[in-house]
Amino acid sequence: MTLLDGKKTSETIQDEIAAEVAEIKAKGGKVPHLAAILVGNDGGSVTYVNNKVLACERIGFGSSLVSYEDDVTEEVLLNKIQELNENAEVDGFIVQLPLPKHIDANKVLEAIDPKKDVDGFHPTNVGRMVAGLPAYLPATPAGILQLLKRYEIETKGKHCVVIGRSNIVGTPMSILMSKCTYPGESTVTICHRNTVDLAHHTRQADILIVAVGRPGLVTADMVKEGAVVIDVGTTRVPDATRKSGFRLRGDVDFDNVADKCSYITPVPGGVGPLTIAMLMANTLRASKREVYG
Ligand SMILES: Nc1nc2c(c(=O)[nH]1)N[C@@H](CN(C=O)c1ccc(C(=O)N[C@@H](CCC(=O)O)C(=O)O)cc1)CN2
Ligand SMILES: [Mg+2]
Repeated sequence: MTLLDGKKTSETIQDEIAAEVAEIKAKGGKVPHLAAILVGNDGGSVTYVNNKVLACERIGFGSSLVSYEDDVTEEVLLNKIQELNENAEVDGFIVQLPLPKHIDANKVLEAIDPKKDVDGFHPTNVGRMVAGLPAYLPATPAGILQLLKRYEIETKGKHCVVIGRSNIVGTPMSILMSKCTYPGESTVTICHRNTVDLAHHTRQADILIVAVGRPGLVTADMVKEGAVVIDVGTTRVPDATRKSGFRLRGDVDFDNVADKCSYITPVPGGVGPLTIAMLMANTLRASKREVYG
């Protein structure tokens, strides 16, 4: 069994980006700038946004963080998005999800200029991804593709089972794995809350990607011998022995599943860190106008 080291891969990718930024700076080019909008103080969201800002600092990007209380109005958010759309200094920006219930997340995401949509959540980028046109790919699926590629995992003709159909991970992942480019060329099955006999499907997976946020959902009896298992879940569960009061648990029962796998991602240190690296990669592409010219 080989552990897919997302932390190390993320650092490698960020080092590659940092080297390119240093070159851009040496040539007097524009320094890439990422802005992030955070609403409320959900522990996970605050951590992720802070990590995004820290990553910018580490690799030499400019960054700005716009924070709002969780009772901010949709109108205020939409006005800020308009401002960021028009701000030439900002190459790309994101709105951290989830948003509070009183805000229409789809309306907010649709207000972002697709050219600056470095999360790849705008319908224009989703559509372009589906059509195989240049697009910003959502960071988590893009990170999983990088893991498969950098560990040279064969995907052609394999059966890839994706559990979860979120717009952030499951749906784009399933599309990307079926594309006729590497990593891809897989036969894809999508499972979700209404799937009958989940284990019947997962046992047929050569590549199993789990993104539902249900700790320990995938147990050893559900996994085929030699499978590649990618665990996207990072649920905070109470743990009194930790200073933070919680620990992270993946969707896969790692301790029992790992022995059966050819490759598996740990939680933490698997897919999560790649999400940050690929957001940085998208921001660099935005500053170079690589997607839309
Ligand atoms: N606007 C967005 N919102 C959300 C996204 C996104 O890509 N764009 N994805 C997730 C959250 N997320 C980034 O935003 C994210 C999740 C997990 C990690 C990560 O590094 N996890 C670490 C553990 C970190 C910790 O201590 O909590 C790991 O798995 O090792 C980074 C980013 C939902 N919202
Ligand atoms: Mg889902």
